[in-house]
Amino acid sequence: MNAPLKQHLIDPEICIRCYTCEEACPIDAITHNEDNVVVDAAKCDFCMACISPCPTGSIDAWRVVMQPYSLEEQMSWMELPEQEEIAKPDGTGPAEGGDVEALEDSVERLLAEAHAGAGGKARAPATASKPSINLYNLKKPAVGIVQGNYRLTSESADSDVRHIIIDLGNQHFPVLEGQSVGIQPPGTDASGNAYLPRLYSISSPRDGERPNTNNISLTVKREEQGVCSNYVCDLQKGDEVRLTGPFGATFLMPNDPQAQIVMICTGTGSAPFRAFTMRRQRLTADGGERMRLFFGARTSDALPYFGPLKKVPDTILEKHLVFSRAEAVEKEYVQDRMLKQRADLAGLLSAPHTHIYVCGLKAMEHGVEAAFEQIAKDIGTDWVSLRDQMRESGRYHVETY
Ligand SMILES: Cc1cc2nc3c(=O)[nH]c(=O)nc-3n(C[C@H](O)[C@H](O)[C@H](O)COP(=O)(O)OP(=O)(O)OC[C@H]3O[C@@H](n4cnc5c(N)ncnc54)[C@H](O)[C@@H]3O)c2cc1C
Repeated sequence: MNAPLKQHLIDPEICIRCYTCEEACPIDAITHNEDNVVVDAAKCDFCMACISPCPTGSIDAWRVVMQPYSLEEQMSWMELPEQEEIAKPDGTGPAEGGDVEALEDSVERLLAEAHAGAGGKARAPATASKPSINLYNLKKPAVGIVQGNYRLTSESADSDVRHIIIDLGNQHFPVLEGQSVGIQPPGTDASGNAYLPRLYSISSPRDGERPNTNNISLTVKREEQGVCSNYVCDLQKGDEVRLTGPFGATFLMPNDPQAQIVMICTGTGSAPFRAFTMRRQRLTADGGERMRLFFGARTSDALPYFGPLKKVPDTILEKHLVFSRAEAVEKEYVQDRMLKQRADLAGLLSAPHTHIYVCGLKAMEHGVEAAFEQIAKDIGTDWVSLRDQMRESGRYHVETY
């Protein structure tokens, strides 16, 4: 047989066929036969879960030689789809019926409401990069082309959450992790007015789904009878979509690899945290300080990015995935797990480089606050004054909707 080396995950020159990797392959892509074929390239989904147990370094060797993307990029929260060359949009003509002031007012109001849970005026981390905002508006939106639309929750889950990749062609659309875009659904409301855009967090890092691609991804949940979410979730590959923004100047990452980042989310609140994690992974070889993620869903089927997320190494991301309606595991909400981790979180609350981010449904705020109140007591502090102090120094952020 002897297929070209390029199609093999493992360098057969180095591999001593100890078969450790066979046990570790989560999708049974690694098989052996008398011709010493160690990987079925057609089946291998490049999750690279086989890397850590390889005792001979042969997979590493392959990666250096053949693999254009680093381990960290492969380990992102979504297997990165093929990036195809697609037709570039031919300009950004004005949208019909746009009202720039109404847009600005509505975005400011939405962001202020979303950030209200932090208890006061939101501030960016002191070391955050300077964001670009309001580059595109209703009169002059950016025009993106949908590159892919993938369901993230299982078919049997109640919720339909999607990963949507939007190519920005040659348009200048600089974004930072934690920012949002506006999407204006086509059509008009009952009074005949154009719809105002809804905000969606960007779930890709600043340099794109793959490094140096001019695209963004979104993580969107279909709302029953929701105008915009249904429009976005139904977008097909090749469709045009009008974007406003980018928006948001405070829910941003610190530019500090030593910063301790704690991320607490439910559902699509995971979107900015996917971007944060990928940014950290790409920025430094070792990913900087380990980040912590508390992520709640009803079941694992309904938790966006569940499979890929589990593959992110623990050295980069400490994961607390909790389920409130699962049958086989203890029923937990994020605040329950936070309390189980109270010694660790108490230490982090006392540390000057700790940044806390809460994102998702408004309903999660109460439980998270209550957990922090208890944890703050452990270090002899009043939560509200500590929270206000952290928020003032750009280290406590809430974005809930
Ligand atoms: C800063 C920020 C970031 C956000 N990021 C994300 C994100 O990353 N992902 C994400 O999915 N969402 C995100 N959102 C929420 C998003 O902006 C929209 O609010 C959401 O998609 C719902 O919009 P819609 O147009 O589909 O619903 P709308 O049409 O505005 O309806 C709102 C609600 O009313 C209900 N409704 C509407 N019409 C009817 C009717 N006739 N009868 C009964 N019920 C009805 C809908 O079910 C829906 O729940 C974010 C919001 C903010 C403020």
